[in-house]
Amino acid sequence: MILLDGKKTSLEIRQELKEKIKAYMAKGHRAPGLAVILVGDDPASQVYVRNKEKACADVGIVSKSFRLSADISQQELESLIQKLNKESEIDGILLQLPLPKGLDSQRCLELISPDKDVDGFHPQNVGKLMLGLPGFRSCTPAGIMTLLQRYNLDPAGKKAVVIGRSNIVGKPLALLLLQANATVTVCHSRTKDLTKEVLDADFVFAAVGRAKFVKADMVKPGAVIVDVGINRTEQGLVGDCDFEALKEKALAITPVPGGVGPMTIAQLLVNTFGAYKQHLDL
Ligand SMILES: Nc1nc(=O)c2c([nH]1)NC[C@@H]1CN(c3ccc(C(=O)N[C@@H](CCC(=O)O)C(=O)O)cc3)C=[N+]21
Repeated sequence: MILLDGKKTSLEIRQELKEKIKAYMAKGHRAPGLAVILVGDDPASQVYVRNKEKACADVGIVSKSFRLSADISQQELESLIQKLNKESEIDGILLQLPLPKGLDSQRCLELISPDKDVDGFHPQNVGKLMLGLPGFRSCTPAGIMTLLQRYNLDPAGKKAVVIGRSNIVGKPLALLLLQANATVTVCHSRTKDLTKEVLDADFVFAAVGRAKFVKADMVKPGAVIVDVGINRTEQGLVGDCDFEALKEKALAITPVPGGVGPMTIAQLLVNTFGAYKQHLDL
């Protein structure tokens, strides 16, 4: 079994990025800048935001964090986004999701200038993904594709099953897999015979949000398994796949933690550097 080590791969990507940013700075350019907006005090979101800040500092991206109280008004949040859209040293804006109740996240995401939308959530970037045009790709799906590439696991011509159809993971991942020439099936809560679909797959992507949902008897021996789940249970952090049982059967599998999560953060840095290069060229 090949362990798809997202931690190690993300550190390699970060190292490469660090060198590239250093080279830009040596030419006298400013540092790349990322604004991170966190509303409320969800503990998981706080961990993610702290990890993102650390990762930025490590590669030489200046991160500016805005921690806002959960009772902030829609208007105040929108004003902050509009202000950040205009700031020339801010290349990327990340609005940590989910937002507390009462705030309209879709409206906020649509307000972020598409050239600063390093999360790839703006309808313009989603549309570009759909059309196969260059644009920001959402971080988790893009990070997964990079991880597969680095292990020379090419889904072209293979059957890929994505379990989950969210706008931030399932749907964009299905599009990236299609672009990579996989034969893609998207499964969800209304899928009639999930086991039948998954048993057929050469590549399985689990983004369901339920601990150990994918069991060993659901997958074909020799399948590649990518676990996008992060479930906090009494046994600690657990993915959507039953790793212990699946590792015997899989050709390759991602661990949780240390798999897709760190790749998501690495992709955010890559996207921010991409925004930075575009902004310098303008
Ligand atoms: N606007 C926005 N963009 C996001 O990219 C975004 C978001 N909102 N909201 C929440 C999800 C989740 N997400 C993760 C990032 C890193 C890890 C990560 O580093 N995980 C570590 C473990 C960290 C831990 O201990 O919890 C690992 O898997 O090894 C996990 C999850 C980004 N998200």
